[in-house]
Amino acid sequence: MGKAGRPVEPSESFGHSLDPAVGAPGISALKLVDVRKRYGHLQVIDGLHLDVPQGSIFSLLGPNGAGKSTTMRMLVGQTRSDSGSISVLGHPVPARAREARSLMGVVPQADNSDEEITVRECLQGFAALQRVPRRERNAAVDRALELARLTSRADSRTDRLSGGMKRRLLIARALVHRPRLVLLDEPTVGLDPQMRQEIWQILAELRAEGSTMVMTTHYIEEAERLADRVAVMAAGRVVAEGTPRELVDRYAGSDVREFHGLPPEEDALVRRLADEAGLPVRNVGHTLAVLRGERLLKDRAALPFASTWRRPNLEDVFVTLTGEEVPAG
Ligand SMILES: Nc1ncnc2c1ncn2[C@@H]1O[C@H](COP(=O)(O)OP(=O)(O)OP(=O)(O)O)[C@@H](O)[C@H]1O
Repeated sequence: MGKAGRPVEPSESFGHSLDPAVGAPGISALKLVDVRKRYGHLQVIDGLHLDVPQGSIFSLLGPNGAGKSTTMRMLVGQTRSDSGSISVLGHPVPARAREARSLMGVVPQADNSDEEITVRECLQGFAALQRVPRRERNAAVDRALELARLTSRADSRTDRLSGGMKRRLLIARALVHRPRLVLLDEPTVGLDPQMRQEIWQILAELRAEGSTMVMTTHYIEEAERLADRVAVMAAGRVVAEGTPRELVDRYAGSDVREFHGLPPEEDALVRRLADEAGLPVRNVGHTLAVLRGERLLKDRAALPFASTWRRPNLEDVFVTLTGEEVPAG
C-alpha cells in the first residue's frame, strides 16, 4: 500500500511490459502484413506491408487521401482492418490493442485537449490514465514538461496556449508514460515555420535518446530532415521505401536538369527526349525539370538551349511516385 493507504500500481506498468519478448531488440516496433480496409466502394488501404525496426524515426509520407491517418487509427485499434495482420511491439492488434496502447504514445492530429484545466493537470490526468505509479507521477509530468519545453507554462490553462504550445502539449501527453513507441499524425500540420522548427527540434532530441517514432506527414521537408526511413504511400499502399538518400538515388538519379521558361516547341522537344529515355519530368513554375537528367544526353552541351543542374531531393521522388505536386508548407 502507498502512504495514503492507496494501492501502489506495479512500476512495471510504467512504459514497460511484463512479457520479456515484448520490446526485445529483435521485435519490430510495427509490423503490418497485407492489410486491407475498405469504406463502401473505396479501397482505402490496399495490401499494406510495413516493418518498422525499433530505435528509428519512420515516416509515412503521402498525399491527401493516401491512407496515412487510417493506418494510424488501425495501429491504435480505433479502426479495424478488413484483413491482414498488424502487430505493435509484438502485440497483435486489435486482439491485444490495450497492451499495445500502453506501450505507445499517440500524438493526434486534432487538438482534443480539455480546455478547463492547467497544463500540469492535463498531464497528471494522462499519467494516471496510463497507470504511471502515483509516486512517480510528479517526476513523469516534470520530465514531459521539460521535453516539450512547457515547464514555464505548467500552471497556464490549456486554452490560453498558443497553437504551437498546444501541439507541444499533445506531444508531452504522449510522452508522459515513457512509451516505447510514439505515433505522430501530422505533428506540424497548420503550424507556422518557426513553430514547426520547434517541434522538429523536440523530435530530434527524442530521436537522439533512442526513441522509436512513426509519423505521418505530407511535408517532404519534415520527412527528409527527421526520418531514418521513409515509406511513400499512395492509394493505400507503399509504393517505395528506404532512407531518404536511397529513395533519391533510386528514383531521381544524381542530377536534375532544369530548363527555364522554354518556348512551346523547345519544351516539347525536351519532353520527347526525356520520354524516349524513360526519364520522369515535372514542372516547377515555369521550369521544366528532368529527373535522372544525367541520362538525358551523354553530351550535356548538345541541347541548343540553356539549362542548369541541381541535386535531386525527396520532393522529386514524391512527385514522381505519387503524381501529386507538393502541398505548400
Ligand atoms: N470513416 C471514413 N468513412 C469513409 N471514408 C473514409 C473514412 N475515413 C477515411 N476515409 C477515406 O479514406 C481515404 C484515406 O483517408 P486518410 O484520412 O487515411 O488519408 P490521409 O493519407 O491521412 O490523408 P490526409 O493527408 O488528407 O489526412 C480518403 O479518401 C478518405 O476520404
